[in-house]
Amino acid sequence: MESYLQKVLRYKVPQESPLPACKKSLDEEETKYSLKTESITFNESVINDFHDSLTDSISEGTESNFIQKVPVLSCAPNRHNRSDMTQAFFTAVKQNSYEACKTMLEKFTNGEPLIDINYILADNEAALHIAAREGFLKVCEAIMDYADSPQINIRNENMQTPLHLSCENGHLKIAQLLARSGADLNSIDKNGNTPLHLASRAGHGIIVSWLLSRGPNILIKNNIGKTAEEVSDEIISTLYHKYLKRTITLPGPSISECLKSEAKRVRINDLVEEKSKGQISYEDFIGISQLGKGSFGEVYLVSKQDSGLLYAMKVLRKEKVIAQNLIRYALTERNVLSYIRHPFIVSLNFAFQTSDKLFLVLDYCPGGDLASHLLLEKKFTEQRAKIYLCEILLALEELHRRDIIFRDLKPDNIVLDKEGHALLTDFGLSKEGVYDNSAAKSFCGSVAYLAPEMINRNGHGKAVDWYLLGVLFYEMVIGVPPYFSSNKDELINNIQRGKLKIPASLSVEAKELIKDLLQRDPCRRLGAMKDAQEIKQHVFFKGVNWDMVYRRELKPPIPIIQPVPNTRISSDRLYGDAMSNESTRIKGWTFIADDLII
Ligand SMILES: Nc1ncnc2c1ncn2[C@@H]1O[C@H](COP(=O)(O)OP(=O)(O)OP(=O)(O)O)[C@@H](O)[C@H]1O
Repeated sequence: MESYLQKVLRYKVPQESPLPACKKSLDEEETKYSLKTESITFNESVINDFHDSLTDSISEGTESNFIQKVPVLSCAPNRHNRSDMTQAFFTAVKQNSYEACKTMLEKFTNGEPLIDINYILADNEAALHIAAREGFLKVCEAIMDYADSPQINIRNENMQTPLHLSCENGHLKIAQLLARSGADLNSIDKNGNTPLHLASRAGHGIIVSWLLSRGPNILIKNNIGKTAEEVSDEIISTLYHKYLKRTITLPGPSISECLKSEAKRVRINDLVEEKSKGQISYEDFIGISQLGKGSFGEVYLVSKQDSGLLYAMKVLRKEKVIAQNLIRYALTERNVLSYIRHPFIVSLNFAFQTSDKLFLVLDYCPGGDLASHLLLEKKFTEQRAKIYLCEILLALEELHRRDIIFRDLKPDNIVLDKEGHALLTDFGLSKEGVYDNSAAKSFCGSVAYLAPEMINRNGHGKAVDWYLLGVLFYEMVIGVPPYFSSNKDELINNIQRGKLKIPASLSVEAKELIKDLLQRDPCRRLGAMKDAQEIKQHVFFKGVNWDMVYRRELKPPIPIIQPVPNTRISSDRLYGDAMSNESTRIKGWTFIADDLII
């Protein structure tokens, strides 16, 4: 028989949930776009909607004259609409209009993004070049967060990448964002200059120091035979001396070796382009066992044929994803995971597809998910819960910094790596709008993990994640989620207006934190004003060294790792119809992480 706790953890909103119908479903939104097989054709209402959405978005910003400068979009039939959109997008980028950029980047029809993010404008630049050169951080973030497969190392006519331009023009935060997203620190432009050359020559000391801390190849010489240090003035030169003093000097490779390896690297980059066009496939992985099950498919333990390395492979059934109009959410998961590298967020290594399934190959976390640990152990000590809480708080902080709301925080979506550190997994289908889709209710997580504003449909922002962090903390230290009732209606009612019961045995600080995070009014909730910063300063976290947390220096209990079973999952079960079928192909899905291409 199912235990009390199992019930709590597995209590999903059933299809016939009495929650009121949403204002506008995803179905409505997406079917307004009529996509013909080759050319994109819009009807007048789409153009008006698009125009309206721009007006809406700019009304909040400061760019009040933006709309006059956006090219007027003509009506169907018109083969040029996608390029009109792209032109409009370039205008928004030049206007530094984050909202307008985000709005346009979010437009998809049948899995096709409307904006071609890697389009090179007549003056030989992509949008990311412009934003990186001009220092438009939010626009860069919009591109990284919402665009479909932006090429981070895209070249302009001078063979410069966006990182070259941000470094040359002194935009540290953009350079950091690009580096985190996989920008190549050692790429060379037409004149043989690396980003370090350009920052050094322009005298941007802070950028030079930061680049040096990332360990670039400082021996690369440009076309006139100078290293980055040699193009620096005296002040910048002292930064190199400091760096070299701190770095243990090993007998380094000769310069010609460096150049040889640079040439090899450039060839490898070509290979990346080649491979990312689709050379990773189901034939590369062997299924070992099932790790878990989600709403759209299963998660399997797999091994990569050539390296023998283990991964967790998440399988999404296209049929289900397409039927519920969720392609763009699946793409969001793939996109978010493809560029985020964070100690407490599961990394994506590969993505590929067969004709009926989508596959995400993630780092394997062998310690199991927190839901299973809670089932076995009932609850954790405050000290242990605090470690997980600190780590997940940093993961959420990173997502919020990128304007991503996780929304689906629950013990099932937190997995432990072999050292016992907690990582967020499952970015799919928990994005904006999904909860409003009546067809999507069944996968919206356990009812106990719904914030009051989600139930009331008042609209929700980042504060929703802080409420759910409170629910998680409560469950970790008390053993059941707050307001629990085995009756679904009562549970919903309790979340909205029940009295919060906290056992006296908890520390005063823990009780305070729970109350502050479970504040029903999102505006008064801890984190509402200064997001993660505010939570980190709560008395419960007094004495926590957040840099140590980030460096994974806290010591959670080491999980008992089960040996890899000696089993095989048949490829029929894993891959379904492996034949490639262009009609069901989802563009922009295939992915290979940069650090995995050799
Ligand atoms: N990287 C991983 N390593 C080990 N196990 C994992 C990993 N990712 C997921 N799992 C296991 O698979 C289960 C389901 O994963 P996940 O939540 O991503 O699926 P899902 O289809 O998105 O679920 P849902 O949308 O219903 O929440 C997790 O609860 C966990 O047990």
